[in-house]
Amino acid sequence: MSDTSINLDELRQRIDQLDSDILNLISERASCAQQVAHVKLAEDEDAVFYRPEREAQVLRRIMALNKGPLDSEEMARLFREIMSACLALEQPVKVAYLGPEGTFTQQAALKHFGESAVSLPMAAIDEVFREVEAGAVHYGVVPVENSTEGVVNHTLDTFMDSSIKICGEVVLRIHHHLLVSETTRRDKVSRIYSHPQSFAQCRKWLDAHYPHAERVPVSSNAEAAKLVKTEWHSAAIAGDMAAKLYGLEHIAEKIEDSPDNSTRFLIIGNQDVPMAGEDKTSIVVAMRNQPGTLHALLEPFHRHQIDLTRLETRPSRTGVWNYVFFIDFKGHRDEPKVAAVLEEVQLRAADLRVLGSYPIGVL
Ligand SMILES: C=C(O[C@@H]1C=C(C(=O)O)C=C[C@H]1O)C(=O)O
Repeated sequence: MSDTSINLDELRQRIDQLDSDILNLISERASCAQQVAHVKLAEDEDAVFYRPEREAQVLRRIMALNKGPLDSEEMARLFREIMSACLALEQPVKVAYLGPEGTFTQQAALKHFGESAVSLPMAAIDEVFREVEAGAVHYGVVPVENSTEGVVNHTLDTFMDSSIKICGEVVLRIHHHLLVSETTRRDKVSRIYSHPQSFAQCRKWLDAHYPHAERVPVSSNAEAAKLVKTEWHSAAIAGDMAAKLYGLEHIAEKIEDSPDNSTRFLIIGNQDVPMAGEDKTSIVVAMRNQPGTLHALLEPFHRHQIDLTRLETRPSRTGVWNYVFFIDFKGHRDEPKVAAVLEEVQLRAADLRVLGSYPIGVL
């Protein structure tokens, strides 16, 4: 008993000493980041302090150096918050996201920029684009594809009418819960609210557990969570943020049908991002409707051994070209082999626009 208490005291003294060291080191790091901001300002009075490629490099380096016992993702998450706080000293990043508050898109925004970012909910995807275009915020966050449900067409379509750039990506594991308020009669749930995508992602579970409950689609999971606050016979399917925001209780957790259900979000902005080392490029290409079109488009990627990560076809909205392809691939537009492919595709296409080269999501 006494042995353990001596050890405990010693260990706590050691922890106190380490905490003081960590505190001093974080403060020193924050001063360095402040100096970086002054250097940037001296070079350009409209300087953007946030640097996506540098942040990706910092996080990747930390993950590579980490020897445990904390796992590398956990360690990167801590450094994510340190960077976010350092940056906020000079200028908190302002981020518009597809709202309302409590959506997975807000969770994605905070995962990417850290909790010191100022996040502003928008009512629709095109409003997020407009806020960024107008310079009212630094960046926007919009969902683009889900591993179960596929592409968010509205986001892709909005790119066709916009000059906005992709500056980053973030992937979020999506866990859905069945939530009720404290006044809900749990045995009398006859109505369930959620976003159509979430219903689709939990369909088998709902068929097995609530085959007779009415499924009411609403504009977001957070909206669903808000509605059940006042209805004693209703439940909502939503994530942790919405549950916390509206003080709801869990009837069942992680009810998504696919265990690795995840959604990819894009960070949009007005900035061309330099190479980080592990990058992706997104392009949109319009092709004429001729035999062999798809082969002509993809052949240069194959020849230069560039890894395609996504290919989506959307109907063209101008009616002039029949196909519009959204293509994501590994590499940065400043790399010679990527530049060569882009040049070749340009010659074969009716129109080509590079939406952006950006660091592959780290966290
Ligand atoms: C300090 C810098 O500015 C910002 C803060 C960073 C940090 O705290 O490490 C990294 C990139 C920028 O978002 C920098 O560009 O190095």
